[in-house]
Amino acid sequence: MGKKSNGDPNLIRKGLTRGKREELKKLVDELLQKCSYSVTSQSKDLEIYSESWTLLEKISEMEKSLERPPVKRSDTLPPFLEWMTNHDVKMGPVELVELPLYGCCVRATKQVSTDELLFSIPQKLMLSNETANSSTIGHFINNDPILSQMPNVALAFHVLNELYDPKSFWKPYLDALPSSYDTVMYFTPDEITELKGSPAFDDALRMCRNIARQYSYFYSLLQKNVDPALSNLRANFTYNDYRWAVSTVMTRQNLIPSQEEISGNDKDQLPPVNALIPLWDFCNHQDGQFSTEFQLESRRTVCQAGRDFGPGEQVFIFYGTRTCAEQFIHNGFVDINNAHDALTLKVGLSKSDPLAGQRATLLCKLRILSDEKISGPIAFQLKAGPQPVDGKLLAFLRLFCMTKDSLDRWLQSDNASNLMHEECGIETEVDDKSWSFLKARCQLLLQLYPTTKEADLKMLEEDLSSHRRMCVLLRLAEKRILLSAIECAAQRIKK
Ligand SMILES: C[S@@+](CC[C@H](N)C(=O)[O-])C[C@H]1O[C@@H](n2cnc3c(N)ncnc32)[C@H](O)[C@@H]1O
Repeated sequence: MGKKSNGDPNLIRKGLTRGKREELKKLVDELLQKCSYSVTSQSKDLEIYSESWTLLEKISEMEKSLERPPVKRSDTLPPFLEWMTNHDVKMGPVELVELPLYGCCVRATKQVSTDELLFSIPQKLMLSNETANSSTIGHFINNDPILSQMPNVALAFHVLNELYDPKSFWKPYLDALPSSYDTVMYFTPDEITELKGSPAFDDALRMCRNIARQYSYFYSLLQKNVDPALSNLRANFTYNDYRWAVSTVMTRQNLIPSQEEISGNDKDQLPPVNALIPLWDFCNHQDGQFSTEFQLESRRTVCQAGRDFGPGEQVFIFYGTRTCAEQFIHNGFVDINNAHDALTLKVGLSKSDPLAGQRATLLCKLRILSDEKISGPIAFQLKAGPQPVDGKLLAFLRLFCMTKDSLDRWLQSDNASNLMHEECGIETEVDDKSWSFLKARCQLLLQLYPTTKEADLKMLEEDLSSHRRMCVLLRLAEKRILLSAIECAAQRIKK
């Protein structure tokens, strides 16, 4: 470790002359510098994103010779199924198929009833942080400050190392994974700017910057490191593969109990570990309820049907209660029927408000703030559906608009939590001011989008790229929440 590469072909990157390697190193160093900038505004964020994109295009061009040849995904499914059968995966009445818009998925071969077993997968087939630690690169993972602190990044590294090993135990599974994803790292600048106005725009730019920074950090680290255990990674590591591995983990990982807990060696509750669970991760998401559990006794992930499925129907599972923006950023899709959708609304107290201290005390009393410091905005959730404002936001709006007398009264009241309920005996004036404030704030947020809801609906009738469609669906969902909050506020003011 730490020594310079001495020209041994096992210690250097494949497919590049010394001159090209130098050129690539310069680009990667420039990328690392650019992406290490701590960002202060959206315009700076966007500028860094655009410059990084240009650098990544040049880097990807230089790394082209290392690209994996394209494969027909349907051809990879039979060997994957055979591997699973050979390793004791139990399949219920389901099959693996490839469908338009959904990629690969699980389909019922006959009528499936709620709670019926879909499949069960033994732990030995899962790639996890624990298999990463016991792999040939375990010491590297444990000694690196990023890999040792970020389990999802460590798992991505483990996946890549196995991908580069033609003899990997997991090869049939890795071969069957998609060759690319719909995470924001795969969006073009034109596609990503469709998010303008949405709070997800900042998240998307930040995600792209973080992944580019991690790539450049690890690229440099691998090229400097002469550890033979890293030779496959050093020779093959590219930006395209890194975004692929990170996206694989982001969109497919689940948590399983740690080995110690499974073995019953440690009586304390241990944190679960991140894992990729072959087959389970071929199920697409639909709203519903969780129907998967890891059974400690059998050491298996057991997945049951969350509802009835007809013969030939795609079998969905429920990934969890994420908003559309979270699905977009972390899962690479937008479910327009998401009953758990919400929009983050950031509001805060003004330091110049002479009553800010008292308002903060009341916020603490209501457990909306944990301490009385007036620092930065507070994030609330505007919910999708007919009731966009929950109790916490309602209480904030009210106490934000209260006069001194009213504040004093609520601060002394034993029933301050009533502020979270519609009927709480508060002055009509305060309520009207609260709803007017919310209405104005939502109208302002709506104006940040360059398009209207109607224009978005029209766009969806066009033949859009899947990424552009995802952006339009997301901003449409957000606008619907804002419009519903404006409508709700207008109704309350009328009352
Ligand atoms: C865990 S994988 C599911 C299997 C995946 N379809 C495949 O081809 O391997 C999650 C990915 O499936 C897709 N997906 C899952 N649920 C979806 C949904 N409701 N609508 C559209 N795409 C979905 C997204 O691409 C997501 O990143």
